[in-house]
Amino acid sequence: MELRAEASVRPKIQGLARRHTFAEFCDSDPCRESNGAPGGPFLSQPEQGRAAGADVGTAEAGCGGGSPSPLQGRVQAPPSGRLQAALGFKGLARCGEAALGGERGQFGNPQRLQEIVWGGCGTDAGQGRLSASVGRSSIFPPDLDVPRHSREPSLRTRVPARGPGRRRFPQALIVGVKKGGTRALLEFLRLHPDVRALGSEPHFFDRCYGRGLAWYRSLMPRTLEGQITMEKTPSYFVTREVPRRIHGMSPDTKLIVVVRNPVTRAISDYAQTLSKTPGLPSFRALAFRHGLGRVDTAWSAVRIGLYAQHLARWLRYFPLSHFLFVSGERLVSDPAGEVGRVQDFLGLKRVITDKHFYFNATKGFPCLKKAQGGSGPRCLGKSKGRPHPRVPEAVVQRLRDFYRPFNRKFYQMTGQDFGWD
Ligand SMILES: Nc1ncnc2c1ncn2[C@@H]1O[C@H](COP(=O)(O)OS(=O)(=O)O)[C@@H](OP(=O)(O)O)[C@H]1O
Repeated sequence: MELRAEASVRPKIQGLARRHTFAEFCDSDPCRESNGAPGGPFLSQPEQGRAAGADVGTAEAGCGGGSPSPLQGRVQAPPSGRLQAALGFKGLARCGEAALGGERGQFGNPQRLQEIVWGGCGTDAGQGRLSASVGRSSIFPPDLDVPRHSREPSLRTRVPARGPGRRRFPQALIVGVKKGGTRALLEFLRLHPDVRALGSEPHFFDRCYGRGLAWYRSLMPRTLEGQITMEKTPSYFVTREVPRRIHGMSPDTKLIVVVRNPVTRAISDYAQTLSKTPGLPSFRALAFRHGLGRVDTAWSAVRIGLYAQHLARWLRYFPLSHFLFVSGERLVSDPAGEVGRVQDFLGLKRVITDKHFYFNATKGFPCLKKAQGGSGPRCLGKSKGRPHPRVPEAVVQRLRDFYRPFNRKFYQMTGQDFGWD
């Protein structure tokens, strides 16, 4: 039996009655999934057919996904080749390809690619460089809106000067949570003519902060006056330094958090790692210390679900009014409704409506009738909506009990009941 803790969600779009159990729709090039290539990570139906059965890896496991590996805190020895893959090294290589394909204007040069993917962002060595250079980068340039070439010759060659509009800092960020449905939300929002979003996850505020704000802005798509710049990096929500850093960029930043039943989220997180590491210990072995003893909150797949704790850190920097909490479950059962709330929150006209979605019975998820830049119907790739491994009911129940007080606290803090208990 496939475990889906959110199975009770009542479908609102027609035909949304069952979840898929296999990934028939594949993204043979996982990089397309996070790169903002034409059509973003969505695959047209013919493409899905062609790609069926291909490698499961995703760019988001390396430069995407981004949250600490589900093994963090449990694996002391240097990772084996296979484990390295699970930890995202392969993903980083793929991410490189993604960047090449998706942001050719900026990343068409392999050297540049190397810098972005490996150069201090997301690697241990990089973390060292990062902390060493934080002092430098934390000096916010006096006016980042003056033409960058007057200040930063090194960036001049990277960013073509042509094209309408300007590159701006994001006014809104999807900061989490990993496996919450962040990719779906971003791709849905990209349908809006007043939203321009970076396709890949830049991981600036967690891994790449040492590169400086000007570098970050140089990654952004150009926008015209009135358009909103966005990016999504799900690991932001759980990374200690991120709220302060985002506040440093702009205290007005709007923050979107897609949350999902933490039990299902943890299993989804585990499923992602398992897809790349077949020999992984069982979910149960990783989630509990001894048998069904203490829940292991050092395991990131468990820790990420302590939403109340993470939110408490953010609230030291941002008032609650700056947040929108999107239900990952409703994003599946009623995508137009949830995206409607997001459009309101962003001050946008409700352009994305029911008319944009259809339920794809094979995928088991809502898909777009026509994705941004594409011509036909598109679903997310096969790493979105994976079958989950079988997890014993006792394990699920034990985790539900564990999360209950944290969930209640989270409902209290946000004023929203997500119905997970
Ligand atoms: N429309 C649509 N299509 C496919 N998948 C959808 C969709 N809407 C939400 N979801 C759910 O998104 C889950 C993946 O979440 P994220 O995109 O946040 O993952 S990641 O952190 O970026 O890796 C993914 O989790 P799994 O089902 O566990 O794979 C999906 O349940």
